[in-house]
Amino acid sequence: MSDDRVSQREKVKEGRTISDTLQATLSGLVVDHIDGLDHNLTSLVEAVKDSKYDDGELKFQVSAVGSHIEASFRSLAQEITAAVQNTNEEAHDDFTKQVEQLKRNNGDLSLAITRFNEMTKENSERILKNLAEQVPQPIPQPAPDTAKAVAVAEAELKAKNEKIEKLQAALAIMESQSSSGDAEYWKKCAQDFEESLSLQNDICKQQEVVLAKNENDIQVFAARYRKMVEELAAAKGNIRIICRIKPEDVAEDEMIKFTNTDGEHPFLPWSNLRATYLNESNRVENRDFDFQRVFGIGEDNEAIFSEVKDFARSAALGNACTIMAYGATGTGKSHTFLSEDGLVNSSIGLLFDLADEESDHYEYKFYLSITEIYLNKVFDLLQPSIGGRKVEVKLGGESNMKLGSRAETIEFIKRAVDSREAASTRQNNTSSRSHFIISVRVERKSITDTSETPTTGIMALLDLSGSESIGRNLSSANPTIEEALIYQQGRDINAGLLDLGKSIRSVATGGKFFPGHNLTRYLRSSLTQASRLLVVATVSPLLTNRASTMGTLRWCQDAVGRPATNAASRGASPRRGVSSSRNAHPVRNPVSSGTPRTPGRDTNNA
Ligand SMILES: Nc1ncnc2c1ncn2[C@@H]1O[C@H](COP(=O)(O)OP(=O)(O)OP(=O)(O)O)[C@@H](O)[C@H]1O
Repeated sequence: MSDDRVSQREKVKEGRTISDTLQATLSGLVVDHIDGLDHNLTSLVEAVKDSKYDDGELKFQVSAVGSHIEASFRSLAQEITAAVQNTNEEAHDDFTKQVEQLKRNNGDLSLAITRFNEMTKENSERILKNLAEQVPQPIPQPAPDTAKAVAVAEAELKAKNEKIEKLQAALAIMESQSSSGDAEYWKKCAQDFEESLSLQNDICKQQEVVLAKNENDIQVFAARYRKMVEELAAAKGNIRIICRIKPEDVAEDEMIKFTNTDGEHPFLPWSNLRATYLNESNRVENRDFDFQRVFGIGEDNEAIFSEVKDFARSAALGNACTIMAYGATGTGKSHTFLSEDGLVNSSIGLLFDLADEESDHYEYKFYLSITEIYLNKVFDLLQPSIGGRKVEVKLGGESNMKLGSRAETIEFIKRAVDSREAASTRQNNTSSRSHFIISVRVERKSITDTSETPTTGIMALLDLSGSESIGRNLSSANPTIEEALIYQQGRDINAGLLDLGKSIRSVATGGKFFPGHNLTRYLRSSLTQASRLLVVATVSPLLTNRASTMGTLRWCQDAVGRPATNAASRGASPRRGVSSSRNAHPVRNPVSSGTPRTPGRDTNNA
């Protein structure tokens, strides 16, 4: 092969190599170039978006950039084409120079675009500034509501003016009237009004005088009332005795017949009492008694309390008052005294009522003591029992409990009664054999008139035990312990009651007291000639109880110095259940609650 051919081949070979290298270089250049252009374009578009250019100027700038890019591409394409066609070294060098030039152009383009961006930014700021300078300053405008407000104010002013005008017109009318008859009329009205005012003032003053007088009258009436209570009590006597006959539902011939002393059916209220009965020898006996009042069937505790009321009042006014129930076991002492509506509750209620009624003028204080006298020993029932045993005290050593209310007082009494009953059970029914005493001390002080002397009254309520036949209790020479106890109790009771009966009778006539037994010693201070005593004799109409009934009635009559009289001679005994032709006035027994018997079955009152 010739040298030319070899060099030719070498050149072709080299040309190929150059071509390959060039191609790779070119494609890299193109890609870079395009990327750079693309980037520049994007920046341009962003800059345009944000700019505040005038449309025309913007279009011009964009199209300049676009033209530049287009030209750049075009020249690139030409150079590439030439580079590809030219395989020799010179071409290659030339091409490389072209590429280098292209790179510089590209750099220039970037600079141009950057500069463009800066320029556009500056422009936009400048334009904005110019614009801002050109914007005219706002001219102060009146507030939109001002006109309206002015209109409203004007309307109000107008209305006020109109009102003033009307008032002025009215004033003018009034002024014109004041000189006419109307003014006289109004003047008269004012005078009338003043007159009626002064009249009313006068009336008020008069009423004040009347009121003061009424208050004075009230005081006078209260004093008079107290005096009347005293007089009533005095009229009835300081010592009074009433009798309560227990209703029994048995045949009349099994009963003592109670009538008035004429032997007639008594009309309520009745006082003279005739007891007609068959004695143990089966003979008719009549006994006449003189009571203040006799209570038979149909007469309840309330009726009895009506007889006792003035005692409680009298105690509230500073007197010593004693109310005692005397009677055999089962005749109704507890029923009369300690029932819900009994004398104790009612009397205490009356005291508290009085304190309430007089609370504007008086201060009341109440003190309670509850005592039991059994076998001449004194027990304080307000003290709780110790070891099941009631507390024994010396006479005068009993508790004196200040009372707060009626309910509290009644509760204390209930507890004391229960303790009494408990002892009765243990001691073989000794309840009717002990004396049970409830005593209320009443202190009364005026809170309106300090010159009035305070008073202290006592209201003592006694449930006495009934006397028993001692001989009947002790049946043999060798009595059992129980019999001996009953005997001892009987003796003690009789001794106490004997002293008490004698003391009452003696004191009533100004005589001495018989303070042998604790019962009478206890009562010594409250049983004076000036003090009040009411004895309630409770009796059973059962014929089988005639001994105790007659004993009770006799004791009561003796105590007040009016012994029972044998009203009629003892007559022949009619056979029980057999009618008597001598039965002149057949009467029904007033204390029997049973069916009326035939006249012929009535006991003959000989
Ligand atoms: N006037 C009366 N009306 C209705 N029932 C009565 C009357 N009197 C007593 N009683 C009744 O007779 C019974 C015995 O009466 P009460 O307990 O009051 O007698 P007492 O005299 O207190 O007896 P003791 O001395 O044993 O305590 C009771 O059931 C009571 O309710």
